[in-house]
Amino acid sequence: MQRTTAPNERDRLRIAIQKSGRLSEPALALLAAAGLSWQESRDKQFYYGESLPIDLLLVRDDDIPGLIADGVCDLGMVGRNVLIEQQYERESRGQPRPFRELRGLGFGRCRLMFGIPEAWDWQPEVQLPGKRIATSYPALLGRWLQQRGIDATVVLMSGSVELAPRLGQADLVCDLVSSGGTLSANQLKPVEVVLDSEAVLAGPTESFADVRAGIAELLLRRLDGVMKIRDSKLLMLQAPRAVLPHLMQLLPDAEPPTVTPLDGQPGGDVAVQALCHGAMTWQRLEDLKRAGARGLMVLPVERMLA
Ligand SMILES: Nc1ncnc2c1ncn2[C@@H]1O[C@H](COP(=O)(O)OP(=O)(O)OP(=O)(O)O)[C@@H](O)[C@H]1O
Ligand SMILES: O=P(O)(O)OC[C@H]1O[C@H](OP(=O)(O)OP(=O)(O)O)[C@H](O)[C@@H]1O
Ligand SMILES: [Mg+2]
Repeated sequence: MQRTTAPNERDRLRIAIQKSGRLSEPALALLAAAGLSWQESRDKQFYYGESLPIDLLLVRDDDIPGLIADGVCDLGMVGRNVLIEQQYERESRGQPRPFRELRGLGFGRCRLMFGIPEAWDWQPEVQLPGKRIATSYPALLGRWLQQRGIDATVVLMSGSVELAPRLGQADLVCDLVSSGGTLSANQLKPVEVVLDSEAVLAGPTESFADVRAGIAELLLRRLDGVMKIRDSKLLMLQAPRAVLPHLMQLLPDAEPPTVTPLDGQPGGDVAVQALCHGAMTWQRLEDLKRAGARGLMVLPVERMLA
């Protein structure tokens, strides 16, 4: 028998992701690593979840916070820059905050920064009053200016912001920066960070009151596991128990290790197993060997469930 649901209830979870852009491929890869699989619709706008009751809606990234606010989607993967911009914009219109960041996802890293002509010094309180600043993030920039009591003109542009000073439309910019290549190609230099951004998992401020609560919890647990093992390796070695404290000093990014006495060696040799989160280079292994470790092995971690 088919289950009947109230308009705002669903028995499947719906996640909005960017249809085409910088966040599309890494978002799909992360969800696939968490064990999701889909059947794609012909127009590639809706992916029906096969392995779990989780469907994907593929949209423009700017629409994702609004889709969550309207309850059309339950979760979304979007840049923090877009999420906070829309939150500030809603707040300035006196609307309550209908979405929140649940997790940083570790991809799409960039920074919203001021870019100024290469010849300028950076003295914002002195320089910015009366200047024209080109940006696609008027609410984020507006709040930054307001907090410092600076009165400047915000010139709204939806793309190619870095061109504005060359075209005479603005004196400086406030735009996303990653490598800094776009700024320097336009004779601008990055000077101050307004927001550190990455892709985030966003969800509603209120928790789900139906079956979606359990599905979302399972997904979050899996995503946490996937993100935790991204740069993780399992390090195995043997060593005299007495050198263990020194070995652990050489492994500041390791979780507390499992230490097991070696069979037939009551004198104190142990086997050590530790989850490490940094790069496990040859240099680090050689340092550990010099400190008394032997039989060193670095193993990839495939899955993790806390
Ligand atoms: N240079 C960059 N390096 C890394 N991440 C970036 C960079 N520029 C933008 N991003 C992040 O990627 C997100 C998506 O960028 P993209 O350029 O694909 O968006 P868009 O052009 O607005 O796409 P859409 O067509 O969906 O509206 C940005 O909101 C930001 O969080
Ligand atoms: O510091 P960089 O590594 O040069 O990256 C920064 C550029 O990347 C983004 O633009 P994108 O390439 O997405 O084009 P857009 O102007 O159409 O948004 C951003 O808006 C900057 O222009
Ligand atoms: Mg967009």
